[in-house]
Amino acid sequence: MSNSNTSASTAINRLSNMGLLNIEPSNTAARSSPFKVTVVGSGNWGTTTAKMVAENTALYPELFQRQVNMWVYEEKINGVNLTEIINTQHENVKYLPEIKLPENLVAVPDIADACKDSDILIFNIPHQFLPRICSQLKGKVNPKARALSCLKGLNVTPEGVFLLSDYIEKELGITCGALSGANLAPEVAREKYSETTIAYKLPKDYYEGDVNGAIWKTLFHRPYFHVRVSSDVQGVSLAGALKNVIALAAGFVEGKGWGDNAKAAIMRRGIIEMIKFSNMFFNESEGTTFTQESAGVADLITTCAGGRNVRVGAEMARSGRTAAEVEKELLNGQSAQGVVTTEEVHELLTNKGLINEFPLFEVTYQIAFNGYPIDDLPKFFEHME
Ligand SMILES: NC(=O)C1=CN([C@@H]2O[C@H](COP(=O)(O)OP(=O)(O)OC[C@H]3O[C@@H](n4cnc5c(N)ncnc54)[C@H](O)[C@@H]3O)[C@@H](O)[C@H]2O)C=CC1
Ligand SMILES: O=C(CO)COP(=O)(O)O
Repeated sequence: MSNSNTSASTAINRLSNMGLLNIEPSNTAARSSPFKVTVVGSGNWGTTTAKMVAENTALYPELFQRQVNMWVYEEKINGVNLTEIINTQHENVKYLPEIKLPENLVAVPDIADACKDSDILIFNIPHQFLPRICSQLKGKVNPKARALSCLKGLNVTPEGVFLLSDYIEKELGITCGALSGANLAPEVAREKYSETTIAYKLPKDYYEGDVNGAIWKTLFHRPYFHVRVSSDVQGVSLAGALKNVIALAAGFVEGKGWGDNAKAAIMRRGIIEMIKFSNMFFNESEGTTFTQESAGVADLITTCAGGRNVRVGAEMARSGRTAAEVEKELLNGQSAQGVVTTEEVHELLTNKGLINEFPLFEVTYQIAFNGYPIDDLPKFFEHME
């Protein structure tokens, strides 16, 4: 066993002894070289996760290469490339302003260069861009790389509904888990305490020294960002995607000034529909993920309180403007994923003839896309029951 292998084991054991791992330490002894890590995406959450990961790669040189690449969809800010600004000022002035980024986090504009030879790929972009990104990466990633999707969204096709992590697996031929939790990026970036859930299943070709739950936890866990590891990739992914639809609806009632009882009613109905949807379409998802994990009810609560989706919904209700108009005005290039997911869920439920089974998902779609009056929302529920 080499020295670096010994220290890799030691690092994991140290975390475990400190109570920072809620899973068995294992599997670092056989690794011959540290993992190279790339984050694909540099938005509000993409940059925040890259910051945390870079903080940890600097802490655990036995396990991870110090430099973390962050792929940036290049754009000009006052005539200067965003990548250049990030690499010189160590700040993502557009998507995560006023947050100092670690110097070992390097912005890379070419996606294939950013991912070349990486052992660990962390996907973190608005989900509508995933097909294009995967097509750019096809055949260009390390076939032994392991991936994690931090995206919150679904892949709906005429054939049905699929997880984004499954899409990444299928398109790139690499195993992919999911990270999701009550994680408003502006709070996490300011190192305010929160929890998250990482779901990962060991692949069939798992080998000694491979990425596992302990490695994911070591890569993400910070004193202010506590990771719980799970194997429920379906539940974690679905909870993250569907709560964005509920948050949009919560925004509608907030914008109408109906108060906290109305918002609580939306959230109660919301979690029921989220679980029902998951049971109907993904039979391996676990109910406890929705009730006990950060990815479940905790994320629903935080997003309905202070996320972008609730803000967009509220402003739509106040101004009568469309989601696209409000998003453009409020979010400065960021994405309210609930708008896209609402439409995708409606498309799926229409195809399957199941609209009546999900009154909250459906009324959210009708308000957002068809001008259904928010004032009639209670009536809609009575009519659908
Ligand atoms: N922001 C947050 O608080 C959280 C977000 N998430 C999820 O993380 C995922 C990523 O969200 P954010 O990082 O916040 O992104 P964001 O909402 O800040 O989106 C902006 C990003 O999209 C990129 N972009 C714009 N046009 C593009 C194109 N044509 N192709 C590729 N990229 C393009 C921009 O360069 C920028 O990096 C989403 O699924 C979101 O739901 C999850 C937890 C927290
Ligand atoms: O997913 C999130 C918090 O966990 C962020 O929600 P918003 O996209 O609504 O800001």
